[in-house]
Amino acid sequence: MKHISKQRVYSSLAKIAFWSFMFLGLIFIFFFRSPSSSSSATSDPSRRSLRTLAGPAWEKRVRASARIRSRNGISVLVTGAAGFVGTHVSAALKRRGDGVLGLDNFNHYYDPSLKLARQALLERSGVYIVEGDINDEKLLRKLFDIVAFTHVMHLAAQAGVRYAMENPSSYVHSNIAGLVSLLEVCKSANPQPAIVWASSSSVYGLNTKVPFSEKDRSDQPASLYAATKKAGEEIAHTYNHIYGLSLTGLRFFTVYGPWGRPDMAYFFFTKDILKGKSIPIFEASDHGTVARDFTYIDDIVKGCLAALDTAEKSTGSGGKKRGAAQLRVFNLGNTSPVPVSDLVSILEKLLKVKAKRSIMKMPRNGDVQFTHANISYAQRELGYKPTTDLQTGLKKFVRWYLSYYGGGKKSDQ
Ligand SMILES: O=C(O)[C@H]1O[C@H](OP(=O)(O)OP(=O)(O)OC[C@H]2O[C@@H](n3ccc(=O)[nH]c3=O)[C@H](O)[C@@H]2O)[C@H](O)[C@@H](O)[C@@H]1O
Repeated sequence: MKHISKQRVYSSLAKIAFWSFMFLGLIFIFFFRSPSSSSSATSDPSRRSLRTLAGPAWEKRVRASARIRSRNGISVLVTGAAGFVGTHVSAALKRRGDGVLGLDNFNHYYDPSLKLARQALLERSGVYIVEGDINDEKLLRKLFDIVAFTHVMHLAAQAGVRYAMENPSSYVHSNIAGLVSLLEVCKSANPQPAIVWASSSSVYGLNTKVPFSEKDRSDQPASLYAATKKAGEEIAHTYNHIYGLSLTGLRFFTVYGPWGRPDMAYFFFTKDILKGKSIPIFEASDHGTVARDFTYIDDIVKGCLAALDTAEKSTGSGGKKRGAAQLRVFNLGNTSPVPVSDLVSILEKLLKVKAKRSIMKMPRNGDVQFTHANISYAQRELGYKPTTDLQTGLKKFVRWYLSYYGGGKKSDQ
């Protein structure tokens, strides 16, 4: 009896051990084979690089896209080229005859079909976008091996102020780790490129003195997004100081326009007004106005190109610094803040639809009450002079929106 029950115990134990192994094995396979499990907004760089590092035909394509076609032209690696600002800047550079190669990870932070449509647009003008992540140093080094880029326009980032509470690690991944990875490759490139990159008006955080000047403090960010952009500015300082990289940060002020970002208020307000859905309009405590220095994309593009054209050469090579290099930070805003409720009134007129307004207290999730740029430094150094007011810019946006989505029907993502 005793013998039999012992045997039974052994066989049950063996069964339990067997099934535990099977179970653990399945978990192991699931985690190691599934694509990026950390977040939907980040992509797996190694997986993409294997697909893109594809031999002589691919290298030829990279070279052709980056080839300079005008006298005194520059060759630019544009990161985030399938993004809103990236697409416009890439197209503008290509139009003047500069060499442009795009890089984008096509993440799913917002509808990737819009990114694919922007990619198709660039493709038609001769700009190739490599699908890859800025954290993939191997891929970046390969691109620098193929092309001696004179400049990098670094626009790849995790954008959006409020999403940082939902997915904080995507901000660290793209805006901090990604920036460091890119600068590591730039620092050891020979020659080193000059780098112009997107910072943000959000670095002014809780400041109350307006308009915001580059000389003002920027050490009280209201969101993790703002904190990662501020960290980027400090990281830029370090790479400039140690390795002689020429670095220019551009603090963009709420950029809007055709081919814009669906996560931004002007964009989803348009979509929801057309659908008859109510739109949340934030107000500050004591019914205080919330306002933004909305800046039209064409003005931003001019600022970006001027920053590239005035960027001095980096002074190091192969990871060594030979002398002091340029380090700049500019506000690129419109200098005329508009209350969010006025933005809605303009949209109502352009769309010929009355909005269902739902006024609500600004949630404490990263927003600031107002932004307002002092642009005198950019005016002096870059000749930057915005010329598009919100009414004019939104008219162009709405025209694009209606033609792209066909009256809002296609926007059901
Ligand atoms: O200037 C910048 O640096 C930043 O501009 C925008 O951030 P934000 O100004 O917050 O742009 P939106 O999210 O489009 O919001 C615009 C305005 O609408 C308001 N809003 C937003 C959402 C909403 O549901 N209701 C509402 O009233 C916001 O408070 C804000 O005043 C971008 O999303 C950031 O990526 C960028 O870095």
